[in-house]
Parts: sequence; structure tokens; C-alpha cells
Amino acid sequence: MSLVSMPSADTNEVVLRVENLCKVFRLPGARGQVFNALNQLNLAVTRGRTLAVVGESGSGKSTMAQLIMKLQRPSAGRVSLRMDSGMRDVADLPARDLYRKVQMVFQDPYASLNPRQRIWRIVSAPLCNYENLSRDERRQRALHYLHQVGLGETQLHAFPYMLSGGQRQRVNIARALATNPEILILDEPLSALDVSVQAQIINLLQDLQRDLGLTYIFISHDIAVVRHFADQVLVMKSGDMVEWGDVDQVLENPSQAYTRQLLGSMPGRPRDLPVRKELINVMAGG
Ligand SMILES: Nc1ncnc2c1ncn2[C@@H]1O[C@H](COP(=O)(O)OP(=O)(O)OP(=O)(O)O)[C@@H](O)[C@H]1O
Repeated sequence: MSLVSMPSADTNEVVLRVENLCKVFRLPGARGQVFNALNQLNLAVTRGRTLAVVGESGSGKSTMAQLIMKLQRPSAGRVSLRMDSGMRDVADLPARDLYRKVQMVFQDPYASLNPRQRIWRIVSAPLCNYENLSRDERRQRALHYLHQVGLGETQLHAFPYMLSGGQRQRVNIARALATNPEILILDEPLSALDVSVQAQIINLLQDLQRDLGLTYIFISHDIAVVRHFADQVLVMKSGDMVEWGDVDQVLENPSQAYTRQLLGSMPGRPRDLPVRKELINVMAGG
């Protein structure tokens, strides 16, 4: 059961809605045994805002992301997305329409790039599902998206192993931008990067959000970053929603004991924030 009810949001601005979403996994080798990874999740994501999702390991954050992206089927409930024709159940949407609207950036910038492909091929690959492009056109389009993430000609013909971790994560973001999506699901996009590079990527994500009007679902373990970056935060525990609200309210004045416990155990807990926030601003040149 969900521990909190769905907060109200201006329905005109809701671009993604999750209703009573559940995921039950059958455990291999354990006769008939099941595991509830997600229990009746309810959520509304507002256009142009950032919703952070926090919770201890195994709380269901990535499962939620996979259900939104149709990488897994829900056991119950539904995810709907704002399309030109109104809110549509993603179960009824062809993958190509879903991926036009929603893209994902994964945690590991190393594992998520094909090591045998040049960067222009990687970045322009999603476009091939929508358009019949020549090699030259693909390179031009890839260069456009590389410029958006602060890379350029130098990286266009490189292979992933030639790039730093931060550059690879920029390539991942460029690839995610290639379908001109409205929503990016960022699944711990900073955790494989060192702190100074994290700050640069946060800065980039904020610039992109401002310039392109993107909506973010940001899965993170770092409370300092969440506070700096997100508008709202959802706290999860063992597949349940524990608390959802504005970042300042939830992080400064959590209503649930579990949230207080989580804040105390995660890096960048509130009393550390001023230092980290300043650090991030300095590193991001802000
Ligand atoms: N295919 C599967 N079969 C069985 N159990 C699964 C499967 N996928 C995920 N789980 C379980 O569901 C729970 C939620 O996993 P999930 O990856 O969503 O957690 P998470 O909050 O993203 O964790 P982390 O922060 O470590 O990435 C975990 O206990 C996980 O072991």
C-alpha cells in the first residue's frame, strides 16, 4: 500500500502521471514466491520541473524508471504521458512515440556506450528510428547535439575509450537529446563521476532544462545534489512511497521518521548542505 496519497498538481501542466503502479517479480527457483518491488505508486510530474527520487538501495527507484520506459511490464496500475491528443496510457503507445517524448540517461557512462562505435554514430543512432538520414546528415545532427552538451568536432569521430568519464556522460546526454524529448529520466547520472565533474554535469543539466524546457526525473543518492537541483522529491522505501513534496519542505522538515533516518544516512545530509552547495556553485562556475 502507498503510504501517502497523491498530491494535487495543476493538471494542465502534468506531463507524466503514475497511478497505482505495482511491480511483482517472480523469484527464480523459489516455487511460487514473489517479491513486491513497487506498491501502488502514485505520482504526477509537472512540465519543466525536476522531481528527485530518493531511497535506499532496493527501494524500487530503477524499477519505477523501467516501468515508465516500458522496459518492464507493470503488474498493475498505469503510466500516462501527455501527448498532443491528451494524456495517453504508455501501454497503448508504440515505443517510437514513447521514446520521442521520454529518454533515459543511465548511471554508468562507460557501460552505456558501444565501445566499437564512433561518437557520431552513437549520438545519431536514435534518429535512425525516425528519419532516413545519409551518413553526412547523421554526422551533422550528431555535431548539433554534441554542441548542446559542450562537446564538438574533436569528439565526433572519437571512440568512447578516448573520452573522460564526464565527456562520456555528456555523450549519453547528447544521445538522449537526439529525439528532442520533453522528459529525461536521469538514473543516478552522477554517481560514477568525481565531485568536480558531477558539478559540471549538474550545471549542464540545469542549462539544458532552462534552454529546452525539459522535465527531469532524477534518481539520486546524494541529498546535497537533490536539494540544489530538484524542485520536488519523492522518498521511497521497499517499493512504497513514503513522502512526496517540495524539496525545501521535505528536506528541511520531513514529516516521516523514515525520511529523517534516510537524510541522516545519505551523503550531503542537511547540515552539510551549505558547504556542498557552495562547492557545486563554484565548480559549476555559478
Ligand atoms: N528482475 C528482477 N527479479 C527479481 N527481483 C528484482 C528484479 N529486478 C529488481 N528486483 C528487485 O526489486 C527491488 C527494487 O530494485 P530497484 O533496482 O528498483 O531498486 P533501486 O531503488 O533502484 O536500487 P539501487 O539504488 O541500488 O539502484 C530490489 O530488491 C531488486 O532486487
